[in-house]
Amino acid sequence: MSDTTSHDSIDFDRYDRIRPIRWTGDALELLDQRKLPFTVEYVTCTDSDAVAAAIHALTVRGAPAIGIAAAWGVVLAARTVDADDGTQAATRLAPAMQRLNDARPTAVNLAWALARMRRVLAASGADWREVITREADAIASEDLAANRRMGALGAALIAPGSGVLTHCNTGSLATAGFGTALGVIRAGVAQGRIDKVYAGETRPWLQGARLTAWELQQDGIAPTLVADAAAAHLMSTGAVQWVVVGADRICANGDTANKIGTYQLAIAARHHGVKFMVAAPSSTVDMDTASGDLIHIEERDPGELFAVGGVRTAAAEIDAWNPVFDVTPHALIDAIVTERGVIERPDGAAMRAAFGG
Ligand SMILES: CSC[C@H]1O[C@H](OP(=O)(O)O)[C@H](O)[C@@H]1O
Repeated sequence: MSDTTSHDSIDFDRYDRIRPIRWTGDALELLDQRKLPFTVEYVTCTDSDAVAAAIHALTVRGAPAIGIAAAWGVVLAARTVDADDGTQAATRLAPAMQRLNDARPTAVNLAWALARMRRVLAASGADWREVITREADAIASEDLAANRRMGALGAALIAPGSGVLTHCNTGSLATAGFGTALGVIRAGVAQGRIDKVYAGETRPWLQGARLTAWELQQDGIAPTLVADAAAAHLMSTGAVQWVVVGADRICANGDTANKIGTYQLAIAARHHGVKFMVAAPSSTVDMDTASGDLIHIEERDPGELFAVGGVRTAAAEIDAWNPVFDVTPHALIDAIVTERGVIERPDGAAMRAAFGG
């Protein structure tokens, strides 16, 4: 795993104004991503079940972001239990933590964050409330640092003058800030490596058209929006040198779950000689899941396919199938970038060398 990075010429503060998750000390404020880009509005959660509902409803979304939100959900749940130490608290918090865990199945970051909160609870005494509050804050601050490092590592792979296509939203809205794949793109633009950014609309929830387009506009990086169906044709024109995407779960052999439509981008990219990069923090790596066929792919309400913005766009009285993730086999991935470094041509051996197991 290589680790050549250059943080120079990246003005992180310029690119880092959006915060989808705000802890007030008493409540968790979540930027309501169902309403972006036309309405910027925060939802206030004062208990853990409200956080679980917000994760399920995609009020807050994005693998790292839902882990961070769930960690603060545990802090809110702690308000409802009395316990002499962390072990007793963990037992009494278990039902609320299970409901947080069950909010969405595919992104490993949710379970990872809750497991981290359980670990510190088990090791804490009478100060367990302060301990879990510090841990939730650490999960968020470590994610921001990881994204900034990943941005530099990933951008270093991209030759100056490149065009890049991204999918879904993997920016500040999906993380503690700066983003994963969008962090690579922000860094690549800042360093003059990326001349053109294309964003796939990402049906049916339109994370690309609604969130990535809006988010990059805040940075003065206006992407060119493309229909999901136009991606392969775009690659055939030679306008794109890299496809850069995020991840929801990276398996022990490098197989990667990400937003539905990622797999076909990888197939088209390989056919057209376009490089394919996955950028994700190590909290997205799941060495306990051997391969992509074992990942639970979330299926959401088919109604998400029938309408856009509340306006029906599909014929009446038809069925729909709405899986919202798919799995890209590691053989189609040219590089996996985490904050620990770059894994080129990922496979089981490379993943074990980087992450153990
Ligand atoms: C850095 S976010 C990773 C991942 O999460 C998104 O899914 P969703 O919008 O359903 O939460 C998408 O798959 C991103 O690539």
